[in-house]
Amino acid sequence: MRFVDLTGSREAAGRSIRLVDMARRLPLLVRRSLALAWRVDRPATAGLLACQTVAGITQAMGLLAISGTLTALLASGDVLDRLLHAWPSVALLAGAAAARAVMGITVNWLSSRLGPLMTREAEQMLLDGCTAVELAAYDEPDFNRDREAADRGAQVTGDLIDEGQDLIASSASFLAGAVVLAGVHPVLLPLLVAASLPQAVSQVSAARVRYLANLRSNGDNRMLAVLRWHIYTRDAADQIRAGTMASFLSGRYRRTVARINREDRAAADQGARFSLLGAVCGGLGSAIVWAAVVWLLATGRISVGRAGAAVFALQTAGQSVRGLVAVGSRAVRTGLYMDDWTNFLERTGGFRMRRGTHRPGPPKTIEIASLSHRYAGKERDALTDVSLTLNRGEVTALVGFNGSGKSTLSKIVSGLYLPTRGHVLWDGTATHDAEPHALWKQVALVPQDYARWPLTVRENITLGQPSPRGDTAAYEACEAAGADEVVARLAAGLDTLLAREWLGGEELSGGQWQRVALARAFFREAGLLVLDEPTANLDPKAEYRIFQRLRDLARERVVLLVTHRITNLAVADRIVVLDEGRIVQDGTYPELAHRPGLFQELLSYQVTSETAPSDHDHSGTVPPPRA
Ligand SMILES: Nc1ncnc2c1ncn2[C@@H]1O[C@H](COP(=O)(O)OP(=O)(O)OP(=O)(O)O)[C@@H](O)[C@H]1O
Repeated sequence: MRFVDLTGSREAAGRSIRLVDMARRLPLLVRRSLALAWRVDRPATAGLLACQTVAGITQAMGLLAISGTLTALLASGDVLDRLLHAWPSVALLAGAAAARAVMGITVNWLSSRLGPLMTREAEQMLLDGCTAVELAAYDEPDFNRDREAADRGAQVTGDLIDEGQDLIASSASFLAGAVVLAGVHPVLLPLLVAASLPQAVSQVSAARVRYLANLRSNGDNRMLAVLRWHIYTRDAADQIRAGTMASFLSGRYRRTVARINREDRAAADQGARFSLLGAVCGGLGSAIVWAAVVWLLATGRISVGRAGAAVFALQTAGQSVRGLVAVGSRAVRTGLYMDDWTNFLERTGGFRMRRGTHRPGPPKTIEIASLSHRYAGKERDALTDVSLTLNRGEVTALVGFNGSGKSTLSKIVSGLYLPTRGHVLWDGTATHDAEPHALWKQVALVPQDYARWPLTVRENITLGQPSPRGDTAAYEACEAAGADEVVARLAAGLDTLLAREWLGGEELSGGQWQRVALARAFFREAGLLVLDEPTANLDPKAEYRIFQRLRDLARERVVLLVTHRITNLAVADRIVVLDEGRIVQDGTYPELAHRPGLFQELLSYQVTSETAPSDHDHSGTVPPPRA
């Protein structure tokens, strides 16, 4: 099992990294990192830029001062004269060195302040992007893969500020070296650049190989994250033990790690080969440059003093070219990760909720008109040509076998999914024309897998949206859901933290959690109440209490109940039977119970299982096989 990039578009982008791309992309990257830095901390960014400019200038001045000092000292004539000529340059050199040191410290301080802020901001933007997409996005493999890559992009965003600073510093010292070299003799600078080219190419190639290797391991890294989550969190800890799954899971983890290691090793080997080749060519290039200096000196084209300055400038410029290329290739690689992040933020546009502006109130009727729905990548419809009207004051129950489409229909009615065909009309307005958040204000949903938020009981009930009536409303909801008994037993009442992992946190039983989830729905002043298997974990007394309460709640609401328990259906005004995504029956309990069809079949299974004789009694009725 592996997650794969089906489109291969990022692989193609990675393969296209060349030296020219790097040169083209670097200014863009610096601009991009500065823009993000500006967004998170303007004074620090402005300070950083100012310091960097001053540092660049002082670096150039320092180099020029060294060149001046060497020229003066190595010139012919009286030693005292030479020293007198050299001292202004020495003073400039000392001043520039001091200024550079101060600037360097300031730049480090500001970058280390900005880097983490940028990473946090990038993460925040990613989170905001994720909450603004259609729920359907999560069914798209591309979306999930890109989100993962974007997360990595967000993590490295902060690195770009350091890399940007290194780039600016290397460029400044290269410029200073270039000015000195060009002053000594015009042939030296082009020679130096040509000699540095092989190393530049090899560094960029190595960076490309590393990025591609990482890209290929992207799916495996996702798998590791999923496995890690299951292995070390509490959720499945009991099942891992009881199911003796530990060695199976760690075996899978090990195999996945081995695949990543193979990719990494291959990339490291290939990168080393590139670097070796680059170093050999670079060494030859340097020998040619040094030979040129000797030749210029030997043929009297430059003086000893100028040759000394050239030696120093060559050292500096050579180092900065190598630095430029090294940090440049790192920045380009970081930039590619950042591209994943920006592309994802833009790509959420593909899934970003673009619905209407109508703000619905509590619905009187919800009409489902010729609705069909197919999940992304599926070959069959989950729902086909479903038409149904739900009314305020009525409890409508959806029943059917597993996979018949009940939960899908309840999510479409709640506006969580938009149907692929047909409409869901809330008092005449289609869900895709409604402002989604305004619509969801009118939805109270208890899904099959309700969230167990690691928050206080109060926050678990109010979902961070307290009522103007304060805790009274929360206590009323608890009473309606039977959660009052749960809260009464907790040491800190509504303030109790429902997360055992944290100090002072409490753990609830499955049924107690379900009561809290129900209280959550009852607390919400919403016009549509959707309950998907709401009492699966409840004891009979708690279940009875919920269904008693449901009738009162339904007076003011549209209620949609998904259940497998036929006994719960007594509360429903109307029962809709789904089979393989289609409505096959619709009516009241007595009507359906006396009509041959799927409902009778479901009823017979339930009645049989509820009245089934013990294992020792073989006279029991065997449920009728499904036609
Ligand atoms: N997010 C999804 N992506 C793809 N297919 C899905 C998704 N959710 C459900 N399905 C498919 O849609 C069909 C209907 O599923 P649904 O959950 O609506 O059934 P259900 O009647 O609620 O089942 P159950 O009684 O088991 O809860 C199933 O075939 C299921 O595999």
